[in-house]
Formats: sequence, structure tokens, C-alpha cells
Amino acid sequence: MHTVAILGTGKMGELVLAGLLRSGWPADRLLITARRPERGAALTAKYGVPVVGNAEAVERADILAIGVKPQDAATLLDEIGAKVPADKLVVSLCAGLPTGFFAARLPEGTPVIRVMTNTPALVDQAMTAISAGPHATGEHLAIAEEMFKPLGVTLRVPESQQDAVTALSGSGPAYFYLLVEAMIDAGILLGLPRQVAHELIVQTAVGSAVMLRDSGEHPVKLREAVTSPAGTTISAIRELENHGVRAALLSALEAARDRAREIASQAV
Ligand SMILES: NC(=O)C1=CN([C@@H]2O[C@H](COP(=O)(O)OP(=O)(O)OC[C@H]3O[C@@H](n4cnc5c(N)ncnc54)[C@H](OP(=O)(O)O)[C@@H]3O)[C@@H](O)[C@H]2O)C=CC1
Ligand SMILES: O=C(O)[C@@H]1CCC=N1
Repeated sequence: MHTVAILGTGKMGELVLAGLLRSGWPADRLLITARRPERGAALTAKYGVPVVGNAEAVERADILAIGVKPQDAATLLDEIGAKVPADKLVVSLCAGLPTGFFAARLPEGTPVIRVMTNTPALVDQAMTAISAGPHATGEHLAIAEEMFKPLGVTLRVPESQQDAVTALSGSGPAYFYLLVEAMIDAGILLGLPRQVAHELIVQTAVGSAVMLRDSGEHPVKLREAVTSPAGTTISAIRELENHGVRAALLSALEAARDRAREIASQAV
């Protein structure tokens, strides 16, 4: 069994750590690092996984999961890059950063994998896209899948698609939460108690999501089934179209993709 070290255990790192533990990954095969001692101590107290320095994590683990923000990756790589033996597997969780960014700072031959997961990992419903970078073989991809499959669904994609993936599924939960938040506010506008509006919309979101996944039907067909002639739904849809919601989503996801590219260009 491999030992995984999460270097930079913030929000995403903690979700991966907790998911691995839930999936039965032994705590003595996990290591974490943190920039602030109090963060490390809190994580060890909660999960029983030792917090170590970055250099010790590099020495003791076979898989190094990079969980720092993209803007902090260069500093981390300056610290550990030269010390990473080329037989370790580096798995980047970072948005925007290409695997070449890591390869350039690691000994020649070090395999690098780029992963884009998302916060529904908290409830084992993550969408994780995995790409092989330099020197990563099918075996390395399988190891990354072994780590992320228990957290939800995994998909292999070419690295050239990862910025788009980041815009869609990496950031995606935020878009849905924004919609839910706005619809709950609409319930308040219509005079419903907040708790009632919350329950109505959250269950409608869950029901719609499960139906979308489990029925296998195209979303257009599912929407049409709700939209009665001269009914209520079409009145709402006309307002959404009038306000350019569809175009706004196209622009929003393009902006997220562009920001991923910008992060990469600022990092090199
Ligand atoms: N949040 C999300 O939904 C998603 C995030 N990602 C990616 O995951 C990565 C982490 O994001 P997120 O968890 O949100 O960010 P966080 O800021 O919550 O986590 C990053 C953690 O890394 C720590 N850190 C920074 N530098 C070092 C270092 N040199 N050594 C040890 N620890 C360090 C930070 O410490 P400190 O607490 O002191 O700041 C922080 O706890 C990013 O690259 C992001 O692009 C990918 C998909 C989704
Ligand atoms: O907003 C971000 O940059 C990160 C990456 C994808 C989701 N959150």
C-alpha cells in the first residue's frame, strides 16, 4: 500500500484526507503538512494523521499530493523540488498549473499527474478529472484513480482539457450554490418563511440532480416535461432568457477557463 502525503492541507487537502480515511486508507499510510502549526495540530487531533514538515513528507511518502494554492506552489517546489527522488509520484490538485510547471522544478523523470476534483468530495460525490503529465504511466493514473474513486466519480482527460474541466466541475459547485441561494431569496420575495424556502429548493436541487444522473435523459427533455403549455414554468423561463442567463453561463465558464490560463501564465 502506498503512503500518501498531502503537502498543504487546506480545504481541498482536508477533503481528500477525510475521503481517503473514510475509504479505509490506513492512517499510518497518510501524512499531512501545514504552513501554520495550529492548523497542523487541529488536523492531527481530528484525523489522527501525523503532521510533518514538507521535507519529511517527501522522504516518507510515495505519493506527494500538492494541495497548496497555485500561487504558493513555486515556493513549495523551491523548498522540496530538488529533494524529491524521481521514483515518487507527484499529484497536483492545483487549478491552472500545468504538469510542466512541476516537472521543471523536479528531478528529471519524476512522474506528475494533474487532478481536478471538487468539494462534493465531502459526501463522496466528487467529480475528479485526472491527466497524465510527464513520465506518468497507466500505472500512475491507476494509482491516482485508486485515491480519488472512493471520493466520487473519476474521469481520465487529456491535460489540454484541464482548464475547461476546472471551469466546469472544479468551480461548478459554486455556480449551483449561487443558484440555490438566489432561488431561496426568491422564496422570501414570494412571502415564504426562509426555512420553508430553503427546504423546498434544496430538495428540488437534489431531486433534479439525482434524476438527471439516474434517468440518463437529456436535460432538455427533463425541462420540457416540467414546462406545460401556457403554464407557470414557461413564464419563468421567458424571464431567464430575457435576462440572458444562458449567455451569462457561457461567459462565466469562459472567464473561469481564462483565469486558469492566467494563473498558469503568472506562475511561470
Ligand atoms: N477549493 C476548491 O473548491 C478547489 C480547490 N482546488 C485547488 O486545490 C488547491 C487548494 O485549494 P484550497 O484547499 O481551496 O486552498 P486552501 O488555502 O484552503 O489550502 C491550501 C493550504 O496550503 C497551505 N500551504 C501553503 N503553502 C504551504 C507550504 N509551503 N507548506 C505547507 N502548507 C502550505 C495553506 O496554509 P495556510 O492555511 O497557512 O494558508 C493552506 O492551508 C488549490 O491549488 C486549488 O486550485 C481544486 C479544486 C477545487
Ligand atoms: O476557485 C478556484 O480557483 C478553485 C479551483 C476550482 C475551484 N476552486
